[in-house]
Amino acid sequence: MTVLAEEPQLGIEVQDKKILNGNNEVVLNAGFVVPGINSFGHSFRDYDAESERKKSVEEFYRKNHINQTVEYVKRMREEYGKLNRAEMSIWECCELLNDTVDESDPDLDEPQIEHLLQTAEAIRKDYPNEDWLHLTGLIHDLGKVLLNPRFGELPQWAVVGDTFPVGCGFDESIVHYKYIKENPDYCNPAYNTKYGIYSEGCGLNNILMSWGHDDYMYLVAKENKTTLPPAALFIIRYHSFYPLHKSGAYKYLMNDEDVENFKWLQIFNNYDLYSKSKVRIDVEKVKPYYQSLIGKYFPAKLGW
Ligand SMILES: O[C@H]1[C@H](O)[C@@H](O)[C@H](O)[C@@H](O)[C@H]1O
Ligand SMILES: [Fe+2]
Ligand SMILES: [Fe+2]
Repeated sequence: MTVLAEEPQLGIEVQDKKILNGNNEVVLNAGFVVPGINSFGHSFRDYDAESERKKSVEEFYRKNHINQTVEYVKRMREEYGKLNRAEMSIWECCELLNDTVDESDPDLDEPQIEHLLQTAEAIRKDYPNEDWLHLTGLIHDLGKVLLNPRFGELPQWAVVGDTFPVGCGFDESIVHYKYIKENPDYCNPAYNTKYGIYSEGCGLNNILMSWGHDDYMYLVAKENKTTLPPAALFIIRYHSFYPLHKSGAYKYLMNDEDVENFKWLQIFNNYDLYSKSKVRIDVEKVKPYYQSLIGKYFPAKLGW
């Protein structure tokens, strides 16, 4: 039997309002049942579990951590912020991700379009009235299109995986932290103190994050003048920032607006992570609904 907690509530405490059902699974406020294991039989985000993906995921993070420097992030934001590589609709981009597989992910080896729909549909079930959140689920990983040959075929380490701030000290909660020590910024006194080039409460908007699909998709959505609410843009931009939303690191960089948006990010993350499974969604069946949301919140064609 599933026992539900009372009213869905927004707030940092949302994550804590969990309850066990008869199968010893965790049920979140909104009714979402958190599976105990991923489709490989391990707990989610277990980077040390012996599995076929363990070695390649670790190698992915080694490359990621060595290369994500302040200088690199500035260059990529500048270059990719031009959005002059393609003109296409949101749905066309979803289809481009059809055969993209994310090498950083220990929980999923399905094509990305499956993950987008699984996330969106799981949210839709529990938050039927928040259509903006459904669409956020659908588009949050579209930045992975950077892996596509049309976008210069960036290496996986420059596109996927968790993100973290650059320009200030690296937090030990970063996955495979040991490789961060090989990052040139690690020894740079301008960047390796608690605040580095930032200040307390300066707001995440003023922080440079390691470059990848989050920041890129944020730039795409913002520059193409989406009418999605600020919380949606915040989710897209920081959904891979696990050191913050899982470990509570770097909170001192947040301002009041970030704290508000963070509540939605925490809700979102449960669906992003725990909806990963082998259950396929019938794309053609749900397509008309998502097309209508895309039409509501985005122009027909976007610059990418
Ligand atoms: O491996 C995953 C994947 O790349 C996700 O898209 C990203 O958002 C996560 O943070 C990361 O750990
Ligand atoms: Fe992602
Ligand atoms: Fe995702």
